[in-house]
Amino acid sequence: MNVPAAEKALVLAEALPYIRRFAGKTIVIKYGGNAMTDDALKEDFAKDVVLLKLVGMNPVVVHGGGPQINELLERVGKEGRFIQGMRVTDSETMDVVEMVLGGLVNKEIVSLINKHGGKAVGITGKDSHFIRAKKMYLKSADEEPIDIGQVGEIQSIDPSLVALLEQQDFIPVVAPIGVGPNGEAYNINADLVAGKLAETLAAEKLILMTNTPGVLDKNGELLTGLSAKQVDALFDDGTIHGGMLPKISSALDAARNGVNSVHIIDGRVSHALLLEILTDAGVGTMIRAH
Ligand SMILES: Nc1ncnc2c1ncn2[C@@H]1O[C@H](COP(=O)(O)OP(=O)(O)O)[C@@H](O)[C@H]1O
Ligand SMILES: CC(=O)N[C@@H](CCC(=O)OP(=O)(O)O)C(=O)O
Repeated sequence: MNVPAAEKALVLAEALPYIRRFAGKTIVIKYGGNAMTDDALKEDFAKDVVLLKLVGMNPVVVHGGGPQINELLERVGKEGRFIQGMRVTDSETMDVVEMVLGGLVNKEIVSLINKHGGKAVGITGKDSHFIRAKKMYLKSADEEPIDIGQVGEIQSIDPSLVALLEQQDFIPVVAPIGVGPNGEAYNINADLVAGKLAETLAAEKLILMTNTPGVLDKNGELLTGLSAKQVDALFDDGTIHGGMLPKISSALDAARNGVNSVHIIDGRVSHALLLEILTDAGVGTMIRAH
């Protein structure tokens, strides 16, 4: 890309007020499995996270890995099944989920951040039992409970481990696995972990990176801002469905519970994080409580 020097300088200068405003603040970034498909984009993501840390912010990464779980399930001859955006998780699937989220995906992100000069530490909710969960039931249209196996609903998050890492300038990279009362593992949707963690840490920002330009209306047009009331209407007429359901619920909860700004952005855009945090350019959809 050939950008004239003067233009480059303007963009850099534009970052200053944002760096001042967000220095010392926690920014929770959900890195969705669908945004993780391209190697060059993954490198850009890792560089952006390191840059945010170096200019004084506290990025906390929560990652997904839905497509990566599907890939391994396929290799062992199982098909991934979702109800209301949640994976039906029998015990064999749970083993694959732990391998992919707690192992492969988590360590790949940790390695990439460290390669670019950050100090990333990978953790799951099993570490110091910091994400406690219980079995989640979905509800059918006539309010009957639907059993989807080892899927967890977050009961509590202990912020002390992540806070300790932040204070020591480590970058926490969190896999969305919770732990039950008997030490059993639960598969938790990564958007829900990111939202709850942002609330618990009283984060300044929650950024959900996915594979669409943001929330789209019925005609496929980007909605740049959404209030709770507008979200309800989009739920009711089916415009929001599948993986966008837990994403929006989590975004709304975070906005209602003290997280200053909540955004759903396109992780397929190179350096989307820097654009969202350090420039005037509005990217994606901002979710507002009112
Ligand atoms: N109104 C909507 N606007 C944008 N995406 C939507 C909408 N409703 C459903 N979706 C779906 O939600 C998907 C994003 O959720 P998901 O697949 O869980 O991604 P991620 O892995 O990033 O969490 C989009 O790719 C799209 O298929
Ligand atoms: C219960 C449930 O659905 N868990 C998700 C956890 C990973 C995730 O959320 O990944 P994405 O952010 O890439 O969708 C799953 O098993 O796919």
